[in-house]
Amino acid sequence: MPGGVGSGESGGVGALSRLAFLPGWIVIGVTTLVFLAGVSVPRSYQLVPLAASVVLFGLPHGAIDHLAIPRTRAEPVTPRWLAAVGGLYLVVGGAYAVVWFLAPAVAVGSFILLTWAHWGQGDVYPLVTFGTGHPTGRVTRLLTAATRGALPMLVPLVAFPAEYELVVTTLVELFDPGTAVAVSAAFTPTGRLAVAVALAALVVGTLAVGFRTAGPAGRRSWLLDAGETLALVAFFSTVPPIFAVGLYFCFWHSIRHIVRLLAVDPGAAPALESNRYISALVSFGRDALPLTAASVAILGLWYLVVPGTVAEPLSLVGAYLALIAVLTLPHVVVVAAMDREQRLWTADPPASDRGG
Ligand SMILES: CC1=C(/C=C/C(C)=C/C=C/C(C)=C/C=O)C(C)(C)CCC1
Ligand SMILES: [Fe+2]
Repeated sequence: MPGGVGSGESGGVGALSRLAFLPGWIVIGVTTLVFLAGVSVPRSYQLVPLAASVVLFGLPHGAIDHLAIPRTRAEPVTPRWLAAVGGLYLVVGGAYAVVWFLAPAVAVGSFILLTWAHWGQGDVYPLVTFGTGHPTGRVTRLLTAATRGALPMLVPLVAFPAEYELVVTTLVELFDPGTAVAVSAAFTPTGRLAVAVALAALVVGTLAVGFRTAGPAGRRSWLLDAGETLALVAFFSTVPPIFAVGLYFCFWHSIRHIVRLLAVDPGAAPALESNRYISALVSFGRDALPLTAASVAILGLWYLVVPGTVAEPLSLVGAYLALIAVLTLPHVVVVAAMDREQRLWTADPPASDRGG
């Protein structure tokens, strides 16, 4: 079962786990503490992680989608695969790009839902495979995905409504200049309270179901999930959202996905097994370079066609986010295919692969 969930890359699992988890834990932990200590960062600096994501893990994490499925299936990367993934991006991404121009409010709303689904989806495989097997079972995994994706998309709405609304209106106005964007009920105190209560219920419900399915033998791995969940709640409640989402995108979501692919990369996996992290990352960088460069070229064209004025830092980053949205829809299809191939939603890892 090449690359199956919990297929257990023997000695490499420790290196994979370290690389998948440690950067995110450190960045999220340190930043939370710094903001808890009362530090404030001007908005232009808060935009830096999102801007850096053009080259730092963020955009590149999707730039290896053309290799992802064949590698996961332990097949050679053929021109047919390249054409299939290229066609997918063209058709699905192209259709979503049209939505941005025709119905920006719908595009922005669906972007938030898409990110919720994708960032949630993206957290389950690393937890199961680079963690210690938890969450087990389809229902717990689906709940975990729903919770993990909800944290970056909903906690900021409750904690920083003005910043959240600013980003949402900036995105809509970039594609619908001159129209005053209607303020959504979600930003009112009642709306936020409703979101907070629903989110708290989802978090507590997911952790409770996880605790039950983990059983006494799975307590430690449940603790990993619970600890990460609470750390992310703390992070998104204390760190201003533009900054928090940018850091999360680069150092949490993207790194976990990159490590998932390194594990099935015939060039990088042996390097990781002998703890040669730099060599594995260089291998990723080489693979991601051509399509990252192509995406940067597309970003240049995108800036020319976005109807609104793209001038100051927030609108520059906003227009980039809209392109990210367009690229994310086909990317989700690729990751869903990987999930299917690695039987994430249908099978539990064999007990022997669950580690501690
Ligand atoms: C910046 C920002 C937002 C949205 C960010 C989104 C939706 C990012 C999506 C990135 C993706 C999909 C990356 C690919 O994996 C919010 C939460 C609206 C408000 C606060 C600041
Ligand atoms: Fe992703």
